[in-house]
Amino acid sequence: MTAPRILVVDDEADLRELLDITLVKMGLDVDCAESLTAARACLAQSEYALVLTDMRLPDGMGIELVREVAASCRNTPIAVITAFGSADNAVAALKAGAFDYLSKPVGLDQLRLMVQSALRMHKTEGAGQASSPAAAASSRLVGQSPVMQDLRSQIVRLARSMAPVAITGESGSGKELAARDIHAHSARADKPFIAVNCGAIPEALMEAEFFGYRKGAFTGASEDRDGFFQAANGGTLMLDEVADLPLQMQVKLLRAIQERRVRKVGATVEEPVDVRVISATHQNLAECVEKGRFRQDLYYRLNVIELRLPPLRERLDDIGLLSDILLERLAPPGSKAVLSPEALDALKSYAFPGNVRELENILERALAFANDGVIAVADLALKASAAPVEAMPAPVPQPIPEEIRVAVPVEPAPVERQPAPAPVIPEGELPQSLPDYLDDVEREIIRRALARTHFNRTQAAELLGISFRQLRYRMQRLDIHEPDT
Ligand SMILES: Nc1ncnc2c1ncn2[C@@H]1O[C@H](COP(=O)(O)OP(=O)(O)OP(=O)(O)O)[C@@H](O)[C@H]1O
Repeated sequence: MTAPRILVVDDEADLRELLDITLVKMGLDVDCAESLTAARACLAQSEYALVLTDMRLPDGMGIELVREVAASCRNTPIAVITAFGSADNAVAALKAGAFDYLSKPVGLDQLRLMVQSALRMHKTEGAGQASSPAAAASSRLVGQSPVMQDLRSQIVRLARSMAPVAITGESGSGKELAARDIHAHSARADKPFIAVNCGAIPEALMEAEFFGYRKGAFTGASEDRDGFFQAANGGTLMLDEVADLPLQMQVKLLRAIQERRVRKVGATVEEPVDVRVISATHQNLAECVEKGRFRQDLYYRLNVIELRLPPLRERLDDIGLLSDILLERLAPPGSKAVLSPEALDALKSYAFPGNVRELENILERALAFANDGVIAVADLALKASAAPVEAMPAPVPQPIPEEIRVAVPVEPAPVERQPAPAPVIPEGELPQSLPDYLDDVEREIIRRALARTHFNRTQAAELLGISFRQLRYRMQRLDIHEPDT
């Protein structure tokens, strides 16, 4: 078997030599070129498993080569070497189709990790597994509407690079599913996919959770522990609800993404990590930047490729197929459930503020009421107030009502048989434990929102201006369960 061949394009003889020696030691065949012209001549002669090019070359910019290789040698990943601190160049190269980048001074660990990823990708592509129509068809994202078909092809295309992807879309529209698909179609598929809900981690624990910690770093750190970055090494890290990251953590995250190194809390040395970052949010991140809640540099770094998940009301034709597949999944083993034609029509004129997750919830509940496995309109129990699709504006996260912010108890929550005592503290007094007090307040407010929505968690989350997943996490933490009916 012949060794994979790599093309190194650099006009600096020293760096060329260092790269050459390192790659040969990895068992690879290496060709070197010192200019764009020489590189083009090599590319015309041989097929490469990876092209690694410097940005500045005597007869032009490396990014020209990126465009050419991305357009004509689809099976050849190309990575660029950028000058120290030129994050703009790295982002521009990724946007132009580069698979990855390295910044100077080139760290040999990082070089090796990057080359290994490229070789994995080249192998998958060579076997025709990645970009075929069959790959797009194997997506978990159900839907035959043109917008979904386009989304699936986009996912297959962008799975080929290391470029950070920012997924936007309303809550429940399938952002996590899309991120899992990107991972599954990439050369990283056999490595971990780690999804982190940034809004659900207490601020004080964030650094330890993301980067890990050394034994003795703080009280309770009884042994060394890896963080999300180490856990996702070689694979993909999904930063869900990224807009919820506190500013201080945004700085550390930016550094980790740029340097591809992390330092455990309490450690003196950094360790290299090879992680593809996918971020997601239902908020408008550009607006968060304008308001000073999100760092512009991190936004720029995460937003290299944008993927928008359409809300369900923009693809109502998918509802029939989606419902069939969801009902198949939800129906008890051995039984079958279908929608009556009227029920299908009713769903098609519903606005789905909670998107596919809401459709899942509606169908799950409807199944319990359906006669002989046929779901009628009444079984769907669609919100009476739901406006017809045309009249429904995009859902805007609602501000937390004043009564909730100050936590003044009003009526007892009807879902509770024995409502918990409302946490009120007389003027001038203090709680014995602030965390316990705040937990009580939070528990009470969540119960109230759940009571108001008859335990529809999607709607309760909307009422409280948080995402479904944040609500689910808080319910678990505070031990709130659906009461037996
Ligand atoms: N196109 C789809 N096909 C099949 N199932 C889908 C689709 N989109 C979403 N779902 C399902 O809907 C639910 C919500 O999806 P997911 O968690 O990916 O949404 P999200 O946009 O990440 O939500 P959030 O913003 O609240 O975190 C999941 O159970 C998922 O399997």
